[in-house]
Amino acid sequence: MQDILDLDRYPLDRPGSARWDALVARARTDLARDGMFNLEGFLRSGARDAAVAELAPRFESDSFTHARRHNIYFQKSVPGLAPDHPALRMFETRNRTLCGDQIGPVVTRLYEWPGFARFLAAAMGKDALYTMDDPLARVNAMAYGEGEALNWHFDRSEFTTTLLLQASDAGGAFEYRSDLRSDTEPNYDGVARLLAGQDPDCRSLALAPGTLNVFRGRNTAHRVTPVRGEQSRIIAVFSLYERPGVQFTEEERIGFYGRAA
Ligand SMILES: O=C(O)CCC(=O)C(=O)O
Ligand SMILES: [Fe+2]
Repeated sequence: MQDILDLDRYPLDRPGSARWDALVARARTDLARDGMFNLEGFLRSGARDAAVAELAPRFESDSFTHARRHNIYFQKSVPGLAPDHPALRMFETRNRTLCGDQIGPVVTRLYEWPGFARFLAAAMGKDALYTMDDPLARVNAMAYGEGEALNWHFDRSEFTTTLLLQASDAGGAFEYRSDLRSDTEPNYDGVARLLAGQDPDCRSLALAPGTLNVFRGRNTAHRVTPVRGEQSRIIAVFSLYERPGVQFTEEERIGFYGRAA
């Protein structure tokens, strides 16, 4: 993996070594403080260029355009919440997705490398993490062109792992508010405050290409602001679970990707 990852800086290939332990400890400290950690320069620049070259033409010809109006929950209604509650404010999202069966060898090699899952599990305080068996959902790439965005949402999974492959010229910022809710407290008024642009704890992150970003997406509200300019923002999104063999249902695949197989 040395050819694609900077393992001198981030020794994911040496689990149990003092430097590996120190990296895990740093990730955990950052997660506890910010709800996220970043490894800048994780993917080498040559591998980044190769990954973009693999993906860019397929975004033009084969990608699924995800375009919809939605609320932060991606749900039509929320039990116990009035339809006009400001936490249910509607937003527009539009971007393009490539699925696991359309993604080239650079990104796929990283996803399937056991050292990656092992490090993420240790950082997240899990015994182990496993890649998905779902050929579409396991790893995705998303492109955001001029005017495209991913609006406010919470993720379904506890945490989300992304790798920025290409930054946009302008816009395309990752904005987030960690710990906005918990698994037991939905904090609808806090959600409404954030959506009204009145949450002082909302942060903006300008990711550099090659950065691995891991955040607690289930309870961190987040969005990608509209991209401006010629160059698309391209990001890979990896899905790992605490049990092996996870797959989406056919209905979920159609909802997310417009196809079941
Ligand atoms: O593009 C990003 O940085 C975030 C992606 C994201 O939030 C998601 O895939 O759920
Ligand atoms: Fe997300």
